[in-house]
Amino acid sequence: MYGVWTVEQIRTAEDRLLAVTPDGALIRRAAFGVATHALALLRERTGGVAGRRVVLLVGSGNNGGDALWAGYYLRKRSVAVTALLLRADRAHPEGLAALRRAGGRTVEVPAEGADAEALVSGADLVVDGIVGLSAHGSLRGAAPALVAAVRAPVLAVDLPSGVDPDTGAVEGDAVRASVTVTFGGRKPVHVLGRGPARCGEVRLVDLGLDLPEPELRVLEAADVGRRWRMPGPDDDKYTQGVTGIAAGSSTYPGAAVLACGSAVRATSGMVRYAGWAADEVRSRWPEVVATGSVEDAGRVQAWVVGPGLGTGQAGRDVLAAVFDDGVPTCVDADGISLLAKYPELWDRRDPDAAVVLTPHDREFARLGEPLGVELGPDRVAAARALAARTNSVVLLKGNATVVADQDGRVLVNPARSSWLATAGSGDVLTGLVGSLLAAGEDPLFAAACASWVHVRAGELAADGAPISAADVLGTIPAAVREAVLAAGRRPPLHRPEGATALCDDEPRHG
Ligand SMILES: NC(=O)C1=CN([C@@H]2O[C@H](COP(=O)(O)OP(=O)(O)OC[C@H]3O[C@@H](n4cnc5c(N)ncnc54)[C@H](OP(=O)(O)O)[C@@H]3O)[C@@H](O)[C@H]2O)[C@@H](O)CC1
Ligand SMILES: [K+]
Repeated sequence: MYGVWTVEQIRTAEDRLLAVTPDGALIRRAAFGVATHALALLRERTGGVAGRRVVLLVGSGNNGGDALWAGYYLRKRSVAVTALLLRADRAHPEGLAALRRAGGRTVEVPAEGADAEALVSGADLVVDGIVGLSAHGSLRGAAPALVAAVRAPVLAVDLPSGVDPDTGAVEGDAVRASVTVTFGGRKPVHVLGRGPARCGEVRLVDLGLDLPEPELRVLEAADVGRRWRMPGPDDDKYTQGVTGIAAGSSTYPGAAVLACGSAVRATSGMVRYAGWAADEVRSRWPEVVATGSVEDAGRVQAWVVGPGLGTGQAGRDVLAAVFDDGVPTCVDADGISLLAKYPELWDRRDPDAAVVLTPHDREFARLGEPLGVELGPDRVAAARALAARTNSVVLLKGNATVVADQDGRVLVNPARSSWLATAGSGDVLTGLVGSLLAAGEDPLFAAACASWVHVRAGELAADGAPISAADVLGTIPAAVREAVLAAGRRPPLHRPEGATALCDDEPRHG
């Protein structure tokens, strides 16, 4: 798990450190980190460093200063460095002097007697020092044309210019980097919105900042693996948590089949289905105990309700019956629309039973509007507000999945690809959340671990080509195994002497 700090948190910590550090020491520490990563990239892409052409795009603040000082260190390694000064009148004076001293070339943009775009397109590596933490809005002036002329890999200093530092939003022209070198701690731009896609690989240079509790946290494989419920020698199919799925209809049986399938694949307990698609579920997943109604389903430790349910009276009655059961519940898709349409359903909820809501943007707006919660560019604030307002965990889907608890904790799962933007993908996610709730997981972590496995299973299934939601079901066990192994745990093999071994991924139902 790693932390993510807001720009304000980072600035406060930097200011405190600046006050007790010799003048210019911090910027040189940051720049030395940039130069180290630039040299590694050059070596990797061109096989060497001496004589390679690096172009620095230099803006008006300390971000440009970092780039200029990095140019100074690169000159020390005989790299041919040209700095394009986008605001020559405001370029960082000490950085500029250092680069010139070391034999670097500086060109004012618009360039006199030099074609700035040709310099950019002829570079082996471009360093983006246009703007950093003080950025607002997209690229301006000469910057968009220069960025469009880039043919080489880009190393972004702190963040790719044109991307909003606190939300990862991209509203116009912005840099697309291969590597982003950041300082002190990761910021929201590195994990939220379109940020991750623009940052490329994020590398952290330690500045020795004294940081407070992070605003956001990101789960990694080992965090998921440490928490994943694995059956012990005394477990049977009931003790591991029974997941109930109330989803699907005669019009949308597929939602039920997918949600059941993901619950079956995610845990080794038991899955019960209640609804109008019992025949379809039984024929695809014989291990699921399928009945026609929630009341007939038998005991479960958590419910999933909503996918493919419809938003009419019949769906309303299903959601009411689920809430009456008083167990942790994941409400998804039509379930969320039903809550928006029939707000009195909230009264049926047992306030002590956790609810996880998993909206996409339109469902969020539908549910949030009457509650006075708007979905603006700050998705973290929006998810937090809805979680607090509904006393629930909110998993807001998007480029980065934001999971907010009513107590203010937020976990983010940055998307690494868009393969999961496929029909039925949400039904798979909801089954995962349900199975983790049934296993007794803390609802915030149930939602976040489910999201991690969902994304990883999607990546494994896609392997560079389009996939269907059903394909993702197939790779859930591999994603779980990866997490469990990353945590240094071995899947259990409790068997008496001489008994036949189970495969690690063989279902343990029955
Ligand atoms: N603090 C520290 O200890 C350390 C800081 N470090 C480094 O400092 C960086 C922050 O530097 P910073 O605060 O000087 O501002 P920076 O981001 O360079 O912006 C400069 C000016 O650009 C302008 N501008 C705004 N939007 C724009 C846009 N879209 N396109 C073009 N221009 C735009 C805006 O001026 P305006 O146009 O509003 O007059 C703004 O004031 C940080 O990211 C890190 O790299 C490291 O060295 C470690 C130690
Ligand atoms: K930058």
